[in-house]
Amino acid sequence: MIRVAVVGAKGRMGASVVQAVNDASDMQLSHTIDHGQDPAQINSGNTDVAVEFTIPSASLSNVLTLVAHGVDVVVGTTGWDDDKLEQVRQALANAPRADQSVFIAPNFAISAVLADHFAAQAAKYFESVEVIELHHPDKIDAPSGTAIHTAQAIAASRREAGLGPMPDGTVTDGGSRGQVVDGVHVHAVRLRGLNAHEEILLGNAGEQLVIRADSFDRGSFMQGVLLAVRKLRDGGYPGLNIGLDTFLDL
Ligand SMILES: NC(=O)c1ccc[n+]([C@@H]2O[C@H](COP(=O)([O-])OP(=O)(O)OC[C@H]3O[C@@H](n4cnc5c(N)ncnc54)[C@H](O)[C@@H]3O)[C@@H](O)[C@H]2O)c1
Ligand SMILES: O=C(O)C1=N[C@H](C(=O)O)CCC1
Repeated sequence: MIRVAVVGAKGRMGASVVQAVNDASDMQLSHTIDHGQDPAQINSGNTDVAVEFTIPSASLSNVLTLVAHGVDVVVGTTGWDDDKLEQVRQALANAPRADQSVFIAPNFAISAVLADHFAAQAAKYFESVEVIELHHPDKIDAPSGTAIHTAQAIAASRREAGLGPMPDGTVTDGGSRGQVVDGVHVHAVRLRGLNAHEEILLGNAGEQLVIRADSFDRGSFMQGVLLAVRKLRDGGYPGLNIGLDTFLDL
């Protein structure tokens, strides 16, 4: 049995993970903790893998504590930047176990992972690319971690293909052109009734390609979360790995 702890267990995602772990025949819940409880109670003596879904301002500290206590960590919380990722790499370099793993995914839904992958493939064939992400209005961060990841992948693909900046004659902008991530405009919609959705619009003169991924409920993320838990428990992914595509043959 894989002993799994859930950090952020009272949240929307954490509660879904608790249920998914309880439903999995090869896993047992070791700990569930939330705000105000010490993550240091989770350690290699009682837990194999911790799953962390909290808030961007708390996630790094939780992950560093878990790594220091010898636990592999699957992270779904957003808000990671290069500086935070480097702190995780440093912690792993000094971790109690030599082969310890942290796995971070901005999105565990296969539809979103594939949309991201296809967008990066397509981006070099189009003059213009923009990203629209649409989420429930209780989400605290914008743009979404997924959209930032998608924009970065699009930008890398365009750079590799030697493409320059996209055409844009905008002279006045009161904010309606969205946030520019690595040269790619990202627009965020918050609407009651939505869950997690992303559209990538790619345009050339006279043609358009739209790639869209929809997560209608949080169950869509659970297969990816459990896959990551099993992969980390089996070993073979030491250090920091990012993105569910790590485990897929894309
Ligand atoms: N990777 C993915 O596939 C995916 C999918 C959905 C959401 N997310 C991300 O996961 C995160 C959580 O989303 P949510 O909708 O579950 O949010 P939520 O607000 O419903 O849940 C967050 C939980 O974390 C708890 N928390 C806050 N600080 C904490 C701390 N220091 N220690 C322990 N727990 C703490 C809160 O009390 C709350 O229960 C967000 O960053 C969101 O963007 C990622
Ligand atoms: O509901 C959320 O919050 C989500 N957050 C992630 C993101 O910011 O990309 C993944 C999708 C759902």
